[in-house]
Amino acid sequence: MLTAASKLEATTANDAEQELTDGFHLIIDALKLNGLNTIYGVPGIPITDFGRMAQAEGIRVLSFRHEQNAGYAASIAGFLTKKPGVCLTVSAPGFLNGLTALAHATTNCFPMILISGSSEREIVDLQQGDYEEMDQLAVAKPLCKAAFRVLHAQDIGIGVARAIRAAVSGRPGGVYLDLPAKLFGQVMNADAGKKSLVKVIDAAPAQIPAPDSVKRALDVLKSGKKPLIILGKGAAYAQADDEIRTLIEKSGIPFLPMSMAKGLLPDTHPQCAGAARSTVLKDSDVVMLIGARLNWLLSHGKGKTWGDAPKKFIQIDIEPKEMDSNVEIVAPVVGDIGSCVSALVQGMGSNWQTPPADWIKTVQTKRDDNVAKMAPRLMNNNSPMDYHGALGVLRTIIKERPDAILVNEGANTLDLARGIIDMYQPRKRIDVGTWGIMGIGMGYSIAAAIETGKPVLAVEGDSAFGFSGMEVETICRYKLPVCVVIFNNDGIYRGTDVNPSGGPDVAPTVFVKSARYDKMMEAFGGVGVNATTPDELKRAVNAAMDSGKPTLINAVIDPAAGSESGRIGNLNPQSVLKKK
Ligand SMILES: CC(C)(COP(=O)(O)OP(=O)(O)OC[C@H]1O[C@@H](n2cnc3c(N)ncnc32)[C@H](O)[C@@H]1OP(=O)(O)O)[C@@H](O)C(=O)NCCC(=O)NCCSC=O
Repeated sequence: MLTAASKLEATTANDAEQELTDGFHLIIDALKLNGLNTIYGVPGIPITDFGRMAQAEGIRVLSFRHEQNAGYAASIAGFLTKKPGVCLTVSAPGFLNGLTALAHATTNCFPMILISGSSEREIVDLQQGDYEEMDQLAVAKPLCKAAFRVLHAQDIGIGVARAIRAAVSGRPGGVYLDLPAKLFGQVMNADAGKKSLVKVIDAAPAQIPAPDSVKRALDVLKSGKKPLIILGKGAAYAQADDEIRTLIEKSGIPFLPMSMAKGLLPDTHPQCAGAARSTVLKDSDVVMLIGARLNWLLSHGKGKTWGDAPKKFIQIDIEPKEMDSNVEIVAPVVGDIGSCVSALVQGMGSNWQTPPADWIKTVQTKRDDNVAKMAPRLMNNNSPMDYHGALGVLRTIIKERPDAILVNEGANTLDLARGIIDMYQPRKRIDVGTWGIMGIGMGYSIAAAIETGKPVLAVEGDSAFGFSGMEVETICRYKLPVCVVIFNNDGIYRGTDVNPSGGPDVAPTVFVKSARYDKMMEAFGGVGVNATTPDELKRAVNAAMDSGKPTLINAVIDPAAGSESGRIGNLNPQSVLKKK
């Protein structure tokens, strides 16, 4: 009979004979096997060692100062690459910090996987007060596209595969992967471990549209006397740039790019109707949406913005449930955008009739008028600067460096930069997206630099920057070619509001006067510049883009410049105050 001691010896001798692996390495191997070679995260219990081991095994592990920024980085990495961006966080509070970004990824249809360490199931389920105890899977579920928990090392391969497929197939989105602390240390035979890994084949299969739906769409498009094509960020995500360009040019139809679709075709393209937005929305009779949703950004497809003339909508989307979400879609085309657009181009044949000349003329005239009206305002050299003077400079810089990535957030800084700065290449403008979220700035900048290797220009309102400002240390630590320009007008919307009560506190929209954000960058070894005129701004941005050194430019904007973010209508509380 074996004693307990001899049993242990036998086990140990047996283990010594076979090669072992553990949860840590199986997760790393599963990610690498599927080409996920970058992790954005914040170290801590229980994932610190995992981060170290992942780095040792050749994964690029980028540590942030706050999980939300790491999450935004992962989300935009997903948008830029069509592979899930991976964010790694600790349990409960770290997980919750990352969750905003996961929900943001889901809302914006970006593929992302949030991997969080979690505490022991047995203790969590009995609510016995474990370290950072939380039922994270339950919390994540309503905020993402799919959520999985892996309890056993032999299931890691399947767990990671399911997460990848869920993130990128169909309409992409955020996926939560819960990894309890105990899993990391689970040991298993290395051979069996290797065999348990799954390389995901064809993670986002093409979804070919039904031929009938393509024909129906073309018939409706043909019937339009004033047709319009709207490109959304889904079209940019699809990386079907050549097909989309062919469709637009062959059709001769004016196109309106939504914010992150700018540059799919250059904003200076003769068919671009970006500068005639109101006219084309109001007066068009047939509208084809490509990877764009009829949400608040398009006034839900109805009301004053869309005028009185009856409209017919054609919609191309990978998600069938998107159809008729706000108004009737007379020609739904369901499939992936690349396949749908190719099918449409094919169906157009060789003798497609371009739209009536008077419609083209109307759009062009409105566009040229708006551009001409704007032009002189962009040339001023005022000090302190106004938005137009400062943005005029940045517009020229992007024209000269069209492959730079533009990150943009703020209120006025966002609304005005979107219109003023023309984009020339696809996926070069990344911004606040569907939620109009503030705080994406530094996370997006870091991921854009890492994923594309291109220089990044982040144009930030002073308020928006505050949400992720500490990440300038991350930018310096990794020596990233990021130039941050802060439009500093001392407050939210502007810096001149007063406390209506006469009390000692400043108004809720007002920040410290004449703050020097540039000093923050200097604190970490980057370049800081205080720019008070458009000429100074131009010199500083060009120097940053030439050198590739982390740079922060405090662009001093007149505190009285800027207006309430009227573009989001009655959501603005001050407009209510004024009405009283
Ligand atoms: C809902 C919107 C898509 C629509 O805004 P609009 O003001 O209706 O349209 P915009 O495209 O911004 O264009 C405004 C006007 O400028 C014109 N326009 C556009 N581009 C140009 C250029 N290059 N030159 C001249 N004029 C231009 C355009 O035709 C419109 O004029 P007309 O055609 O003459 O009308 C946008 O506001 C948006 O994306 N908002 C999101 C804001 C957000 O997320 N905020 C975060 C919250 S801020 C935190 O507080």
